[in-house]
Amino acid sequence: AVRADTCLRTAGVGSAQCRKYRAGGAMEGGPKFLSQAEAQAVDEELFNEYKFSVDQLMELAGLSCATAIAKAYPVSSFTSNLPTVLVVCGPGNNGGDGLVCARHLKLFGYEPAIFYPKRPNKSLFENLTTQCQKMDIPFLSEFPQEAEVIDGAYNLVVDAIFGFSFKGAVREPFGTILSTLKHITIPIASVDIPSGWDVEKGNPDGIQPDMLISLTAPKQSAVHFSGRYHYLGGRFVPKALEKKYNLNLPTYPDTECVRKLP
Ligand SMILES: NC(=O)C1=CN([C@@H]2O[C@H](COP(=O)(O)OP(=O)(O)OC[C@H]3O[C@@H](n4cnc5c(N)ncnc54)[C@H](O)[C@@H]3O)[C@@H](O)[C@H]2O)[C@@H](O)CC1
Ligand SMILES: [K+]
Repeated sequence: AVRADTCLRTAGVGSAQCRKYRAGGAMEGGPKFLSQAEAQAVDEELFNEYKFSVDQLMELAGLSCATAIAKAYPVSSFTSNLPTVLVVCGPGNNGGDGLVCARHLKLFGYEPAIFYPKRPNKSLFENLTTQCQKMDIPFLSEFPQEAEVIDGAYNLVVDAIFGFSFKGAVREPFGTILSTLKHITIPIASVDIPSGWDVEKGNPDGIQPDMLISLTAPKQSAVHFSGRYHYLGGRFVPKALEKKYNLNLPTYPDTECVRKLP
C-alpha cells in the first residue's frame, strides 16, 4: 500500500496530495493503492477462484476505458474535423484492453486508429484484432517517428502498451514509441498504468498522461499521476474479493461502469 512517507517525500509535508493519504495504505476514505504483487494476486484470484474468463473482464475493462474517455474528451470537445484517436497496444492484456477500447470508441462516434506491433499468437487477441478490422478501424503499419505528425493527425493517444506486469527497462520497439510519446502535445489517456512507469514507484522521466483509468483498483504509482482526469473502471470485483484485499473501492454511481477519483 502507498505509505505516508512516500507521499511526504514526493509531495512535501502539508501538500494537498500528501494530506490525501494516510499511513498504512489507502487514501483517506478512498481506495487502496495496490503493489504489483497485490494486483497480480487479485488478477489470479478473479480467474482461478471466481472463474471469470479473460475475455469477460477485458471487455468490461476496455468498455470502462472508452466510457471514461468519452466523459473526459467528448467528441464535441475536439477541434479537428474528425474525432481521431490513436490507440497504441502492447503485447499483453493491457494491449487487449486497448483493442476493446478502440472498438467501443468507434461505436461512440470516434475515429480510432490502432498501432499494434507485437501481436500474441492467441485466439483472444486475433479475434479482438479481426473485430476491429471488420469495424473499419485502421491498423498502422508503422509508428509515426515525429511527435508533430501525431499532434497533427490525432486528438488523443490511448496508451495501452503496458499494465501491471511491466518490469525492468523498456524493450524495443516500445522504447522508441514511448520516447516519441513524451514529446507530443495532445493528451495521453493511459490504461491502468502509464506505460514505462514502475508499477509502484512511477517514472518521473516517463510519459505524463493527462488521464489515467485505473482498472479494478489503483496501483501505487497512481500517487505520482498529476494529469487532470483519474478514473476508476472495471466494475466487476465481487464484494468478498474486495474485502479480502481491503480494496475499499468507492461506490459507482447508479449503473455507471466508471467513476472519477479525486
Ligand atoms: N486483473 C484484472 O483485474 C484485469 C486486468 N486487465 C489488464 O491486464 C493488464 C495486465 O496484463 P498482463 O499481465 O498481460 O501484462 P501487461 O499487459 O502489463 O504486460 C505484459 C507484456 O509486456 C511485456 N513486458 C513486460 N515488461 C516489459 C519491458 N520492460 N519491455 C518490453 N516488454 C515488456 C511482457 O513480455 C508481456 O508481453 C492490466 O494492467 C489490465 O490492463 C484487464 O484486461 C482485465 C482485468
Ligand atoms: K498503459
